[in-house]
Amino acid sequence: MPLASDTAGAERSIADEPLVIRNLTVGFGERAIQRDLNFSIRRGSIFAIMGGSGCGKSTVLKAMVGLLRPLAGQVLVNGEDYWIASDFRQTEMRRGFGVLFQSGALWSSMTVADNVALPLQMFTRLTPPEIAILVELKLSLVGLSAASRSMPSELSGGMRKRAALARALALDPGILFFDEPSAGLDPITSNRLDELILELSNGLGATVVIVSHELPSLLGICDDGIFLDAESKTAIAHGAPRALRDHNDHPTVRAFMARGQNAPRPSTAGAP
Ligand SMILES: Nc1ncnc2c1ncn2[C@@H]1O[C@H](COP(=O)(O)OP(=O)(O)OP(=O)(O)O)[C@@H](O)[C@H]1O
Repeated sequence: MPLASDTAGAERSIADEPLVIRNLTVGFGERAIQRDLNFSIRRGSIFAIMGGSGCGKSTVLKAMVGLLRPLAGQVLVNGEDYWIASDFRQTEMRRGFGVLFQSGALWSSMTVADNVALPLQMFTRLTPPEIAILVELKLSLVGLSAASRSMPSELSGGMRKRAALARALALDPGILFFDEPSAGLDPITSNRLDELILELSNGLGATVVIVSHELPSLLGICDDGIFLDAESKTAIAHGAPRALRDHNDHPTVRAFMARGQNAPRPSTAGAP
């Protein structure tokens, strides 16, 4: 098996690391936002992209999912360099991604079920009855079977996120990307969404990449990660959020991890 990276001397294969980021610099025009990023994402892990507001987390995520061409460096998807691949190969690689952005935008004029069916209609040759079965399956995975005929405007914020998640899961992606999944949700609904992400990771074996500054989420579900710094415009720490909280001495990391340290994690009782 070819090597995807050589981290701390350990030989890891492409099968172990579906995403490898090498010397990645992202930005807009001449302006670099983050430079020289190097990290690998282990299969099945829940990987956090951390850092203060405006440090470039979403920009890095966009380069990883194929929405923003990097200024330099590589995004290796199962060993293949995404940004030099043909349009056909890029489309194929993106089919392996499930992406849930902050807005979780659903088509407002379509029912929840039709929103989830859309990627299946666009990217597969499945028949309508087959698609209906899969849509039901995806909605039941996120606990939304009862809302399949609802319009997005009839759903709560948490339900809309779950519907968008069902749509992101439609094509059975191997890698799920979340940009601030908890944005706009109350702490209990946010906690429920975290549990759902954990269940998906454990149950489906999906690799998950999360951009977030919600400490309870980061500490509760992520087992690896990277910490980006706005000032030095690069990564200043690597590791699980809990390990960074307990063992990292960089003042910026410490300040980030110390926020709300005494705040209890809410219970999920009464979750929607
Ligand atoms: N389309 C764009 N054109 C130019 N600059 C942009 C664009 N999008 C973002 N930026 C700038 O890039 C920087 C990083 O933004 P980004 O949204 O990636 O940060 P972030 O860490 O995700 O922030 P937050 O946590 O507040 O969402 C910011 O200075 C932002 O103004």
